[in-house]
Amino acid sequence: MSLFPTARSVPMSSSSSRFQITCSAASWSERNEIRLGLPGKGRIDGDTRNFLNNCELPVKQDNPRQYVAQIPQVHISFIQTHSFDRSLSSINNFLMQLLVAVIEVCFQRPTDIVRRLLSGDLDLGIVGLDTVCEFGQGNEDLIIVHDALGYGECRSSLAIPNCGIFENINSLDELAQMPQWTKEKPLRFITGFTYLGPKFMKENGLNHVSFSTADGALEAAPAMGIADVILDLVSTGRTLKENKGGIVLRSQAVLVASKRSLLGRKNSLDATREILERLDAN
Ligand SMILES: Nc1ncnc2c1ncn2[C@@H]1O[C@H](COP(=O)(O)OP(=O)(O)OP(=O)(O)O)[C@@H](O)[C@H]1O
Ligand SMILES: O=P(O)(O)OC[C@H]1O[C@H](OP(=O)(O)OP(=O)(O)O)[C@H](O)[C@@H]1O
Repeated sequence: MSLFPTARSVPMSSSSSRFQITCSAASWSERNEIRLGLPGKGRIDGDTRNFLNNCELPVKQDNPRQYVAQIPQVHISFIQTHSFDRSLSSINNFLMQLLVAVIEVCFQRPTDIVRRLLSGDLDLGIVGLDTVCEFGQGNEDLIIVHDALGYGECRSSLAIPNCGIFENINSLDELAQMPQWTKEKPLRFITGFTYLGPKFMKENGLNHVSFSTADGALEAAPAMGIADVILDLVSTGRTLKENKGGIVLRSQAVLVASKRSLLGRKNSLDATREILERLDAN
């Protein structure tokens, strides 16, 4: 009898290719493994793997194209009390109930990690704080359990041009007080932060503002006549030098958890505790 009853492999085939997917019990309450979402590719993917290696939590991935892997170093033993089977002897029942939860890694885009923590399909995740704040939108089910993993540092900054009517504008207050902005002719603002951006503007007294968004290359928008100011991520500052508008949020990689999972599943809490101990030891 396997003490790892959580995963099963389903072979799939098509006329041109064969591939395998690994499926786990679907619903939140049925699965025993702890699911940790990690960025699959992008800016913090490599640093996240290096970080976990340094903390003696290496990700075991048989094939770099696999979206599901494991952290074999962490095993959480727990007793499952709800599956007592009357047809089995007491020793078999005991073995069935003494399960080992493994940490299953799911490689996802950072935005999807936040979404899946909220839907209950992930228990833990590592992403930038900016992504948690933007896509979590203050949802209380997201708990930052480690707020400074020490990499992925950046800030979301408001960039105001240094020329034209903005030449002498040196702060957000001065931007807000410019007489040019009216209901009919608002300040045009472009950002990928469609939740945090408008909130920040409103909180800082910028009432006559219109928003647009783009998936990248926001810096091009003023030159194209699409926007007056930009709210974007800055790390080295090479791309956006004009940060006169101030910093909306300082960010770095964080470990975030689903509160529902921590409160509802003891093995989730135990796994989080063990991961935190290893992070703090390094
Ligand atoms: N200069 C930077 N620009 C953007 N993100 C940065 C920068 N420095 C650090 N980061 C961090 O990296 C995260 C972006 O990571 P990643 O590139 O994987 O996400 P993504 O935007 O979904 O990817 P993609 O580029 O495929 O859309 C940001 O949320 C932030 O926390
Ligand atoms: O301060 P820096 O080191 O210059 O980094 C900041 C730039 O990096 C990010 O863009 P990214 O390279 O992800 O491309 P994008 O503009 O297409 O999003 C961000 O959107 C800024 O444009």
